[in-house]
Amino acid sequence: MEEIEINPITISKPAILIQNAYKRYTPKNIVLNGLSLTVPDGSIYGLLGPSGCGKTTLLNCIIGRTELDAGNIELKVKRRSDVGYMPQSLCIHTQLTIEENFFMYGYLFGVSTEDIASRSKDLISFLELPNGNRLVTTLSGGQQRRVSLALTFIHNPEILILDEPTVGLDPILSQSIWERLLQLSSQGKSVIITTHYIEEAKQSHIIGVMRNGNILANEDPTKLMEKYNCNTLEDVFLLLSRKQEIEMKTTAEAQYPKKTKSVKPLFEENQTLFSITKFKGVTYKNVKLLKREYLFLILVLALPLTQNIFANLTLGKKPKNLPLGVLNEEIPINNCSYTTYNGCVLNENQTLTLSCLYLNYLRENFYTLIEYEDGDTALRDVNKKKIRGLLHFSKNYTQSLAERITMGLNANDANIATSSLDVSVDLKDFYIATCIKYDIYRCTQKFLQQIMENCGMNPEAALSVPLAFKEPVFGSSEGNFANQTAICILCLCCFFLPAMLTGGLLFIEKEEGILERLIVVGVSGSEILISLAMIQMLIHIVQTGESMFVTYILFDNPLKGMSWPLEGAHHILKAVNWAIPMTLPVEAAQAISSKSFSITHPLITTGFISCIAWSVIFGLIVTGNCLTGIAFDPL
Ligand SMILES: Nc1ncnc2c1ncn2[C@@H]1O[C@H](COP(=O)(O)OP(=O)(O)OP(=O)(O)O)[C@@H](O)[C@H]1O
Repeated sequence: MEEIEINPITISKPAILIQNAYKRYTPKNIVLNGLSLTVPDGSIYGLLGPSGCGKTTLLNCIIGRTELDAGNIELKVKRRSDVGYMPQSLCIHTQLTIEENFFMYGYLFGVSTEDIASRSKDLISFLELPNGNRLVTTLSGGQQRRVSLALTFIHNPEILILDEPTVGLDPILSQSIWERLLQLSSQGKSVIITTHYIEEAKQSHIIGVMRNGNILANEDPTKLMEKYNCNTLEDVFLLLSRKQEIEMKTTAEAQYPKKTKSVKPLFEENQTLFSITKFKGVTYKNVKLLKREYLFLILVLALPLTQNIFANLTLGKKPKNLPLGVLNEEIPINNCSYTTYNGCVLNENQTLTLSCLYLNYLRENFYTLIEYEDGDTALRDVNKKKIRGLLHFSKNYTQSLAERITMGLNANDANIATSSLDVSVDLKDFYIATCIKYDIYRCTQKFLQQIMENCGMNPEAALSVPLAFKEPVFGSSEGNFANQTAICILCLCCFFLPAMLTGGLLFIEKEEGILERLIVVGVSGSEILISLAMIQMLIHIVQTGESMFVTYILFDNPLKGMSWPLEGAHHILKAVNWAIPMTLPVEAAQAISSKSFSITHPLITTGFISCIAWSVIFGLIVTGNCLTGIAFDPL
């Protein structure tokens, strides 16, 4: 095995200096209790301690992932790119290949493509990793940890902070890692490493034994064994631990500083809002992930297409072929002749049957007419939803109606009763019932107008109420509900679909600790957000284009619309509806399309303001949620 020349430790300028560090998560859970340690430049500092004694917390404080409550941390470097950190948990993108992970972290630290490529080769061979094109998810647990370790080397940092890098590795590989660390320290790099394997820690220049929030000993391993007259480091560790328990007279709580303030190392990047280097690294990762998850991308792009097609095919369409029962005492409906109606019903020798004329109008409106011979059976069928309603013509319907028209205001009660068409509709299905009622009303109007016209009377007189609706101010009297809902569906697609991809990606990255590792290497919230927003914007343009194509070209919806009237909402909702994300933007979209209002109109301006405000609020909620609990510098 190659002999590594061990660097004599310089004591002038420490690589890491920690003084009087205090940290607790809860008043009782004191993790660091006045801890001080020094990692000399160009040395390996092995941090030993039982599980849960606070080693990870200490490392987290050194890299600024967690803050001290009191004390002082000084690093000899001022840039995050001079620090390499390997967290205890994996925190790497398992959906990227080994090389893609290297490139991503390399770019984050501003390493050139050529340097990343050559260092990747070296790291893959040194850490005995498989082909760089292998997806990390297909690697064994030990291989994945080695990839995580390799990421700390990719930018050739001055200080390495390694949290249990050799866990789960075979002894030969562990030894080669220690040799690499010794080699690096001989080149002037400094390392602080935690491990549970006490014997391997012997190779460190300095051993720090940590217990109960303090460093019990801080010395060269050989000297440490000599000092305490022990043959192994394990014995030293046990001895010191027992000793400390006896000496602990005062409780840690009583010693804890009364006044605390957040302390963390100062990096230059803490003051940078946006770095193009970091942005490049994050965007590289986002693009690679999106390409890898192409099925998800297809789904994201196909969703607005299918949603709009189905919405246009189903929503707001006028129901057709609704079954209506007919109880016609005047004539069996099968005997009705639907030939052109020419004669005047008021002529004495006419043979017209007005019920047939009326039913003809319903047939033209796509109703399926089912004949009944008794009302009870028909009403039972309405109850069973076999038919949607029942029309009842009396025996002398034609004659009674003719008399009623002739008598006008002098018509008597009996005549009014027999000339009226009795309609019973199932009102449970509100939309269908409304359609039926509307059609019956319109058919009655047309039917009466035709009767009057054929008898040489003014057809307008058929409108019983002296009321006339003129051409609408906006919109058309023939508009259908499908046209009106189209713009709502479009706005929904534009508003909520983008959140799926961005939110999904951020939450996955948070769950896997990747986001935290990114923040630790100095990536700011703004770089993460801007990169995601940029990719999202491209996808969003395609999604909106698809939605508009389906809405306005494929289904030829007029460029106008409205939504369900808010006037019908509950009074509490009515009071706050302006604050609901979709309300003002949809109102503005409708006003632009149907009334041609410009951006200067208050309705449009507020729509835009609401849209932007909600986008920012949603963005902050998602980002805040993802970054909660992660140390990061404010945007
Ligand atoms: N975010 C947190 N919130 C609350 N308590 C925490 C948090 N992180 C760690 N702790 C607690 O702080 C103590 C020290 O944990 P830490 O992970 O630093 O120990 P460790 O020495 O690294 O342990 P191990 O060797 O098992 O990794 C533990 O009691 C742990 O439960």
